Amino acid sequence: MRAARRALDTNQQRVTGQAIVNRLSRHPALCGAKHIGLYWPMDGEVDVRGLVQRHPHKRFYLPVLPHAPHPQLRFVHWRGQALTYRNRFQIPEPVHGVSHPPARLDLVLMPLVAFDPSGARLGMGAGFYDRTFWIQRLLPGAGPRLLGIAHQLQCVEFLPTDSWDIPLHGVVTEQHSYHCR
Ligand SMILES: Nc1nc2c(c(=O)[nH]1)N(C=O)[C@@H](CNc1ccc(C(=O)N[C@@H](CCC(=O)O)C(=O)O)cc1)CN2
Ligand SMILES: Nc1ncnc2c1ncn2[C@@H]1O[C@H](COP(=O)(O)OP(=O)(O)OP(=O)(O)O)[C@@H](O)[C@H]1O
Repeated sequence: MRAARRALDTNQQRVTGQAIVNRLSRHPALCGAKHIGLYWPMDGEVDVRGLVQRHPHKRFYLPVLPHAPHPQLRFVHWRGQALTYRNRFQIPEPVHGVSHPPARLDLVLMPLVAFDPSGARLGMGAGFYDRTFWIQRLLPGAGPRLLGIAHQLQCVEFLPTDSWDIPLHGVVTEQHSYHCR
């Protein structure tokens, strides 16, 4: 899946990113949200950073990697500006900026490697998002709505899950909006 999404050319990437930004802009989960977790795309992930210019009255946050002993991602306010600092995976992070408690975000747009229509998510394998939103396993209604963002080619029929995997509420691709729970 990672090779397949990396193989998409710049134009396909741009068209998909714009289609998903348009789809999201009409999505009830985004319309009702003020504080939104975003991500800086890498490795062929869909680029939905255009949302920041499109929705100037909403607040967007980027994930910042935790340092031991903290297990959770931090979400730091980002206004769409260029960033110079890169983390150990070479992903840009806003170093100055206010963080927002993850549980109090309204919506988190989550990168993923593969998903299935029931809302199972395969990530990069570090468990960052699962550890950050683990409370949803105990209290399924708690915390932000979690929406996966993906190319349609990342959809598989069935993904096996582990006990710690947090299911997605939905997934948005350039072709569909999946409602999962
Ligand atoms: N854009 C984006 N940001 C994100 C994530 C993500 O999946 N996408 N994450 C989601 O959790 C967190 C970062 N997690 C990551 C986990 C592994 C690798 C990675 O590149 N792993 C390499 C091995 C690198 C190494 O060991 O040094 C690999 O698998 O090839 C990158 C990000 C937070 N930010
Ligand atoms: N709530 C948790 N508490 C402690 N460890 C956890 C928790 N959730 C996940 N982990 C650990 O994280 C590891 C990676 O999880 P997994 O393979 O599901 O990551 P992923 O969802 O693909 O990655 P990511 O969210 O970083 O993209 C697991 O081996 C598990 O031990």
